[in-house]
Amino acid sequence: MIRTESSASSRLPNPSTLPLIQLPAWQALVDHHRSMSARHLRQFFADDPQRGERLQVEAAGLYLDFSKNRITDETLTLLVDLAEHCGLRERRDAMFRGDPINTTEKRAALHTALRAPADVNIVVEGVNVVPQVHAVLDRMADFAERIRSGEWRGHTGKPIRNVINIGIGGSELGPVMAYEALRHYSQAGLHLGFVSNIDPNDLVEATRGLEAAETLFIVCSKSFHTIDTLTNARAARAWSLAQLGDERAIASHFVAVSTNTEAVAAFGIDPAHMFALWDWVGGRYSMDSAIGLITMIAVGPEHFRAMLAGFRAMDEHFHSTPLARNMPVLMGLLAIWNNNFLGAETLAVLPYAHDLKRFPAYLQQLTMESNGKHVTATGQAVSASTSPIVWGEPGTNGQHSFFQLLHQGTRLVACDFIGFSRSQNPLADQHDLLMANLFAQSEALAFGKTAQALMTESVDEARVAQRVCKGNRPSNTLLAERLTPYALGALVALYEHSVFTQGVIWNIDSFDQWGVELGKVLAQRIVTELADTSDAPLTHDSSTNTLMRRYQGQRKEPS
Ligand SMILES: O=P(O)(O)OC[C@H]1O[C@](O)(CO)[C@@H](O)[C@@H]1O
Repeated sequence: MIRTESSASSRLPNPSTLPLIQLPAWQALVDHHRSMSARHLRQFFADDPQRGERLQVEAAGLYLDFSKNRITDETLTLLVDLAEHCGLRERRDAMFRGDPINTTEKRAALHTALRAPADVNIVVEGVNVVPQVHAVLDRMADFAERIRSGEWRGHTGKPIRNVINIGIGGSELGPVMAYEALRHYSQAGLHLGFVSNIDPNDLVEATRGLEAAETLFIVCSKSFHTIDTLTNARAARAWSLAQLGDERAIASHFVAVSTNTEAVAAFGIDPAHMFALWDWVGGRYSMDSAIGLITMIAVGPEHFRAMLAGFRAMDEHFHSTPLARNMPVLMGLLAIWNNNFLGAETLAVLPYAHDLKRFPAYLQQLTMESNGKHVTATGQAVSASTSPIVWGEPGTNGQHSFFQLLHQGTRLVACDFIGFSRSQNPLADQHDLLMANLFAQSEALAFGKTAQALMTESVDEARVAQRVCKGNRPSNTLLAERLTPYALGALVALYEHSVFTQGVIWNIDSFDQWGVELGKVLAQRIVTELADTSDAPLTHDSSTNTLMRRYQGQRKEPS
């Protein structure tokens, strides 16, 4: 039996001043791992014929089968004990309450307020933020409908046919992922594009052949300081003006999403055309805020609200369900187990839904920007590895690319399979074929193929070694009925809370991202130096100096 929250060790004094790996709850897992690590998934299933029916949990329309992990009931009990020791329930409640859990930036991390029902009270610095959230949602809905219906006119009186989101990181990855995921629900007749990279090719290709008179840009930047986004926005402005020839055109072709009204106004966008968000929304947790404006334009306000309902259903499950039956908690704790105890350094995210093709990229930021940390929230070096490296591709494409390594490589890779029981676009038996591949891959990874089994199939003896698949590779399988807006919301919230759970165990601040600053500062300095055509000596290391000189030499037009 899986024990629940009131286990004996959870009543021990909180030893949080000890490094994680010295906690008795961690040590208990180390001992437990030693005692069971030689067992194979084949044996786990043979010993317990009901394992696949038992080790599952359902929430918000999602079904998680976690039976193909190398765990026993005791593993789960010990992991839940660890979560108790680390104060997961208290930290979770603090997040939902709006406490400043982003300690290094002294802010709340209140993405859950973005999908809270209108009658809920969530107070940040003395103000209930929920009415503000709903007021912005209503403005977004009004604007989205005006674009979709053609009521919003461009400077020359033409309706908008192209909407381009300019933003990067959390101001692009969520919207583009959701746009792709919900293509089935998108408005026909509107062309939606995304420009993120400071590489000029991105903007040039995204605008090639478009008419500025029919094009709306959404400049999406929480800070409105991000150089990539502002540079692209300026170039987009110049592109628009080159065709429209009138500064006044900007008003009907540019809107902004930001916390920074002053910078938006300084850029030349009327603050009346700005959609607000708040500093308590982290960039990578913002796809359900006004950052999702382009998503709402694509799928319409009703579907956007259905997506929020999916988020909310998973929030409620995470907030109220005992840890041992709590889907995001279990996912987070299994991730800790696979990473810190089994040594799986990477997580492959494998959606068997082509429309989720940007989901692995979205999860890369969510997971690695949140949990790629080397010190605890109080500044001590962490004692265990933090975020796994997240990567992935949709199945079946990935199967014909990197699955060889998953099955027979020397590294252990944890896998998350994601699939849906019904296709949005049924076509003969193609969906069955797709899902057959998902089930086959997770089965093959878990159980492999022994030399003995190969021999009974009269395989050439000389090739048996090459054909053996050892199996015992852990995976989760997530199933939902269909890839609807609701299911997408639930799925994203599931991963948000799983990432949170892992961050609590490691005692890191999952909501800051100081590591990305150093490169930004250096780039600012280098760009000035690249522009300097004098022969002033460069003062970087010899590698950087040589690369810069070579670049300066080659970028000159041949005379
Ligand atoms: O929305 P902004 O402020 O332009 O930031 C974009 C992205 O840049 C980052 O700050 C990292 O550089 C991300 O956290 C964020 O999502």
